[in-house]
Amino acid sequence: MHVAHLTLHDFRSYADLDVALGPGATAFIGRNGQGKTNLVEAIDYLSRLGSHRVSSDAPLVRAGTDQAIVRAAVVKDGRTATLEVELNPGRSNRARINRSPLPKARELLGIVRTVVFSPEDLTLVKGDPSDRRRFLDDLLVLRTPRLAGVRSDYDRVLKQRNSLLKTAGLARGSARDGAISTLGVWDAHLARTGAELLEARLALVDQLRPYLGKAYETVARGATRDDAEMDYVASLDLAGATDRAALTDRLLAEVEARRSDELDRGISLVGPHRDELRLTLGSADARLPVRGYASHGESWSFALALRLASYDLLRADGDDPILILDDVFAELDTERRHQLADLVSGAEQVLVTAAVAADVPEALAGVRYLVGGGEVVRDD
Ligand SMILES: Nc1ncnc2c1ncn2[C@@H]1O[C@H](COP(=O)(O)OP(=O)(O)OP(=O)(O)O)[C@@H](O)[C@H]1O
Repeated sequence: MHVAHLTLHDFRSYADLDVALGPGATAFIGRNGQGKTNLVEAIDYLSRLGSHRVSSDAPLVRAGTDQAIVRAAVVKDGRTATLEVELNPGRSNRARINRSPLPKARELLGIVRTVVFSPEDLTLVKGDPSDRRRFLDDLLVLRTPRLAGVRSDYDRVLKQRNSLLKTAGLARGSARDGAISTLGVWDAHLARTGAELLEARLALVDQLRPYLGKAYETVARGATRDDAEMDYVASLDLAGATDRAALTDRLLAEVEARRSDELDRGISLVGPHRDELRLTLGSADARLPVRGYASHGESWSFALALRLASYDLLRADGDDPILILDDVFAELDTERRHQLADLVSGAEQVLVTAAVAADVPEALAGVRYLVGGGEVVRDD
């Protein structure tokens, strides 16, 4: 798949922008703060209806305006569709395909698939467990857009349940009994939506694992494919359960077992919101967590390997995702720059941003645009 044309209106620093793009490699070159990332962020937005840099839409709308528009002509299997999303912070976003409005913007998910490599990726390995959970869930939604609904249902249930736990924990007598009996309904919702998310995450980690080993071997000097490992560590003993029905039962049983703890603390202690994707490095007899132990270079290699593994998995699904390499080459030494460039140069579309042209490896020297002063000009 590739984006053939991108139009922005009041998105980030761009009042109006029109850029023609093509398959192969395209590099956006410009000094810091000129709007290179803003441009690729807009394409990524079409893929996930979110940004890899911020968690809300407000910063994506040009300061002083209240609506942004991202429109792209997307070519997939030789057919072109025009996708458009209208960002309305504080109100519902709207989406259109070939000018026809979609009932919900969320229905746009899954059409454009991107994999973004960026300096922020270091948080995948060094950040909190929530960063790794988000990594898994974003990939899940790219592959199975329906799971966006499951994830937001789960978040909603969690919020309601937490507020009920707080109320029940503070109440006494019949008020407490009443709150606890209502809790039963939310336990069931939590177990049902939680199990669906958990089932999908467990399957994803199993599918991703072989790609991770291979990717780490490629990006880390002297590594073998057994060095990098990932394991899903649930907040409860799953007792070998992997399917939804068994996971629902496990979640319900654990929620009951921890009832008094939850009431004391006023929060939900069991469920996929407490799980961790454990990343480790080393040989079978000496395995260490990446977080807190790995060197800077190893951490970077691991983060790159996670992205490459996602790319390979999406590719194995049968559709070549758009690759976005945002400011990553400046972080890598020459050998790894070339390695990464060689690995991705066969992708249908690779979009690269860099402050200086010399940072872009030869293998990705395709079309070049200069970004500066609010303009994006082709450099022929
Ligand atoms: N909502 C917004 N409204 C107006 N300007 C914005 C908005 N969001 C970001 N900007 C501006 O966009 C610029 C940042 O652009 P961007 O992040 O694309 O830079 P870049 O070219 O990728 O730079 P670097 O090489 O440093 O990563 C900043 O000058 C910032 O002030």
